[in-house]
Amino acid sequence: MSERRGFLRRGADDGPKASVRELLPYLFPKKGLLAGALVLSVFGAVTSLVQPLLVQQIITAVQDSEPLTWLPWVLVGIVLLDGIVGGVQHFLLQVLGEHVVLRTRTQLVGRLLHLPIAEFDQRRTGDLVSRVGSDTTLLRAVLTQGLVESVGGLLTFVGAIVAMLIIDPMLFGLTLLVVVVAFGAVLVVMPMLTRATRAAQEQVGHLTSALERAISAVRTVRAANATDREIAVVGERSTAAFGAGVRVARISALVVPIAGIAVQVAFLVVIGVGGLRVATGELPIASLVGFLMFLSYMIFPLGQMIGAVTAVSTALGALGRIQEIVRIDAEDAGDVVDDVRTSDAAIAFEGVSFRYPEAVVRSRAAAEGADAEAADELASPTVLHDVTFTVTPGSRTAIVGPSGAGKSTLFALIERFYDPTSGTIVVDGRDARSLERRALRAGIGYVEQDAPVLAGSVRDNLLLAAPDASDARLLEVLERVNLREIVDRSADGLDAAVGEHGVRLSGGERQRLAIARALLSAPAVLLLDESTSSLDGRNEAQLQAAIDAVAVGRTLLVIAHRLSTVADADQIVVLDAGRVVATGTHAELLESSPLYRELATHQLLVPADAGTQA
Ligand SMILES: Nc1ncnc2c1ncn2[C@@H]1O[C@H](COP(=O)(O)OP(=O)(O)OP(=O)(O)O)[C@@H](O)[C@H]1O
Repeated sequence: MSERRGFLRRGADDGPKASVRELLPYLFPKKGLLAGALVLSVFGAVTSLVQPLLVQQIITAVQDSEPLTWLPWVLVGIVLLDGIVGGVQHFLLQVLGEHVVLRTRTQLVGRLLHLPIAEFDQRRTGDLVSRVGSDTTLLRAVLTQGLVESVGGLLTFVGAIVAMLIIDPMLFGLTLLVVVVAFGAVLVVMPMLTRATRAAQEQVGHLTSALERAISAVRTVRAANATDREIAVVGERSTAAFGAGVRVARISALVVPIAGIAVQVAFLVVIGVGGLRVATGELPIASLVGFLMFLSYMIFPLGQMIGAVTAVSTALGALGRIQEIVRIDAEDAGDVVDDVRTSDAAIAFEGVSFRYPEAVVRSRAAAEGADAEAADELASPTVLHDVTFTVTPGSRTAIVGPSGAGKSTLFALIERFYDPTSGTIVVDGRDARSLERRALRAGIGYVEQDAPVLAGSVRDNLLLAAPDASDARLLEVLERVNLREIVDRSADGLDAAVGEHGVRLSGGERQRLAIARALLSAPAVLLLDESTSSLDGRNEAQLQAAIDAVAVGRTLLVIAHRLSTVADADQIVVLDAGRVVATGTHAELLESSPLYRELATHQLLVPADAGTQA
């Protein structure tokens, strides 16, 4: 928890950081593949180092007019073998890289979907998506861009150095000087690259968030004639991402000339000084050729190592963003403290007060434009005050109240998306906090007001809560909520697509499909957040029939917006500004509660004339 707060408090430049030690466990998902790639890398190093030795022998043999025999053929064979080994190694590394991405994505998604609901309240979907989609791919580059080759490369590097030292220590000393200066300069640039990459990935996150916002609300955006403005917003994010990408390019571009100049200078020095020594007879020509070959074998792995360091720096930026999510504690499973029924209530609120977690409120305020300091100062208001009511098993309870009264928050607490700040929620006679969250949720069906339908087919939506249900059972529940027509009207039947958030269905159909889903899992308690969208008479009757079907033999809690729902309720709880101000039946409350009377009149909970009479 403290770690998480640390992340939330970070300043603009103080982004999530990862260390190389944290990176290593991510790189070794398949030890066999890695070992294979390493062996091939070492093998490649040996075949490389043998080549200059053979060339030297061939030159010496030609100089001495000796027969070449099998030497050239061995050289050709080794060059071919080198190529084949390189190809296989490349393949293994690519596959290994894909494994790294797969495992990181699996781990990240596994944690992401288990995060406490409060975390989703304060994060942007697009940014989370980009961490899974884009940041993970940067880890792959560590393996595919040189790290493993560097191991064999190191061998070649050391072998080449030893050979060069033996051939001509003075020439080697000069070469080393050039290389050390260049490599040192590259190392200085690396931390800058890590920072720039992290900033670039954050910009990609902002871009994805902006795009996700525009796409998910495309109808509203289109209807408000705001398409061009949204394009401009996404365009701004794209430009920012471009700018951040260019900064990365600028820094990594420093590496290329430094390395390039170093190579050229090293070769020029060796050719110049070495040529002089050949001319004066101090160095045989075969040794100079051998030295030059070894120099290239020393420089090539150096390039690989610089590539590896660059890739690691880039990956550390991305890993910081991945770990920011992985380090957040997942929603705990909930402790099974006792299994003792303490009452007969199906659901009971006993003196429940609740404030949303402060960080959530702060980030909402920040998203709405308040500056960070002002947002910080905002204390989280108490949303529910000492709420007490009891729902007996098998009864129907309607919850009514003005907008913002805290009705949906009650449901969120029953589902344990959040826990009360004080007081107790009783589910099936037990303190909800003593129940395992999975078990608690298995006993409760929840039909949300908004987006109760997921993208996919009718079947996907129904199977969400009951994955083993047969087609016959699916059709039966659809029949019970009067939804057979949505499968009958499509040639795809149960596989008919419902569109993103169920856009191919009407508002009433969406709610009924969600009710059908709840019916399938046969929960003892059903929480139904009624759609506020006005329904025509036929749809209203169909929804009521669906609610009646679902109410049989179970406890029903409905956030009610309709006369039929409140009139049939055994109990109505009237909520105002987070407090229960009245409970009773429709008839009782029309008599006793002025707020209920007002709501009944304005929210069409009663026919207009009855409201006027009341
Ligand atoms: N995730 C959240 N984080 C912080 N505050 C929230 C969150 N959800 C709701 N609130 C606040 O809690 C209060 C009650 O909201 P809630 O959604 O429970 O009201 P409601 O009675 O269901 O309203 P409506 O009928 O308009 O849906 C509101 O002031 C709202 O701003």
